[in-house]
Amino acid sequence: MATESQPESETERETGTGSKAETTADRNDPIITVRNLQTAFFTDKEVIRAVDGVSFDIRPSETVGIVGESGSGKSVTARSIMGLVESPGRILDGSSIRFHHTETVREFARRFPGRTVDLGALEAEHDPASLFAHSTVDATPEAFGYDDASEATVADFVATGYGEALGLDPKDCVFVTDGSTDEPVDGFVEITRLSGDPQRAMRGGRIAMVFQDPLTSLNPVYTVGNQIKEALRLHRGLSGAEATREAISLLEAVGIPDARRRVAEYPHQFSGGMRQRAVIAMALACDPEVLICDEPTTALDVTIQAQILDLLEELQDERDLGIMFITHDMGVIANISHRVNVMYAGEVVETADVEPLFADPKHPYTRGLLESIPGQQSGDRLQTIEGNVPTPNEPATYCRFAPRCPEAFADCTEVHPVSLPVEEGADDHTAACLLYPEHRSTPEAVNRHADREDSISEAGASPATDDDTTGGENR
Ligand SMILES: Nc1ncnc2c1ncn2[C@@H]1O[C@H](COP(=O)(O)OP(=O)(O)OP(=O)(O)O)[C@@H](O)[C@H]1O
Ligand code: NI
Repeated sequence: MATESQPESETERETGTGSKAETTADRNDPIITVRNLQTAFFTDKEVIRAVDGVSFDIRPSETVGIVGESGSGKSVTARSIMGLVESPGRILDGSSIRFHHTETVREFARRFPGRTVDLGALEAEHDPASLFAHSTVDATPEAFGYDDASEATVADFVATGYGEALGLDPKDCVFVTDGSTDEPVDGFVEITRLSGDPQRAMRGGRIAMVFQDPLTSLNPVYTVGNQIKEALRLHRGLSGAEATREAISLLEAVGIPDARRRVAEYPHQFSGGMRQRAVIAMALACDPEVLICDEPTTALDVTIQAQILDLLEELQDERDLGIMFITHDMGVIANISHRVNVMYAGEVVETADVEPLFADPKHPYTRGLLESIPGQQSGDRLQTIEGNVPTPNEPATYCRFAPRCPEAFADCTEVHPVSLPVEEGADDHTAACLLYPEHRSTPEAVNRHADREDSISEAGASPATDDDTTGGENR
């Protein structure tokens, strides 16, 4: 889905090259595009497909909410973007997380030329549509989110680990520029393929993360100020009095009163809410483009929670931050998000802007989540969806929500629903449910899902290739 946001489309490439518009990136262009992300844990017992084919965008100044019950894959999605997936987990080939920040692409191309690929040169040499037939390529156009092979780009193959088909050493294909390193415009950094120095520069430097428990980010034996100064030294090269001044001004920016004194205090001298503010200050120390928040307010009481949400909004306005905000709380999602992805058992089952999602939720799972918000339902009793999120330990050949779904019918256990617009023209509102698109009769809709799913599963995501842990290693 969402092929319109592929930045290397013909038209954008044309406007990008040769024009000086290169640094004034359109506000509406995504800074991160996640495509067909698959992150699996290969345990002795089973393969857990914690994230199973997830696609979405994050734009500057936009907050993308990720909501779903416990175990739906929210945190693993965040960790995949941060490069924090640890063994026995790994991101599978065919996945792509692209970082489209022009300055970063330019800098990485300069610092790591051996791992930079010249997209312009490759495009002149290869016809992307024909690459699907290459023996080392285990993908279909549908797995890339396209209807037709002609929509694929050379960059898609490079980014998802099929660089060999283009005669590249697969390990080298990390940063893609569209011309000489002096003026990369439509390039990107492929986050799923980072390791070593460039990974460290990205993590905490360009993309920062705030966790639920501030104490996981704070070291008890150093003062809060020293920890912020360490981040300033690492990522911005500041030291001494200059770093101290900046640390104080960051503490002020996150609303910590008497920052001059508190900069010399230890984490245990801060309250829970103040600690989380300090962690946010630390995350901002490296001046990131994107902030990933994994339930940052869940452990805080409601008043403090509201203050932290306000703070995040304020910081976003000041800094054009792209924010990905994870929570299982629909009330928080309504409060903070511009766009929402609803996750269930490793998949995004519904995505929409926040207003249509709450005004007109389509997926039965989303409706269930909304009915479980206190004060949202007519009766006194709080509805919860009965049962638990299943562990996604086999490829989805059916709807994983069907066993708990009040609207399930026979086909739901036979056909795997793919994300489709909920109605004609509603490209911004999709659901992975056999009841949609709404304007079709149910049998017609079921057929559309089955057709799409057939062509996708011809691609590499079969159990045989996934179980082969020795092949397709990403790092
Ligand atoms: N290190 C790991 N090893 C094996 N399985 C894991 C690992 N980490 C996560 N998983 C599995 O991946 C799935 C998704 O987990 P994840 O932590 O992303 O859920 P979540 O949506 O963040 O839930 P919560 O709301 O509880 O934080 C779960 O089935 C979980 O058991
Ligand atoms: Ni989580």
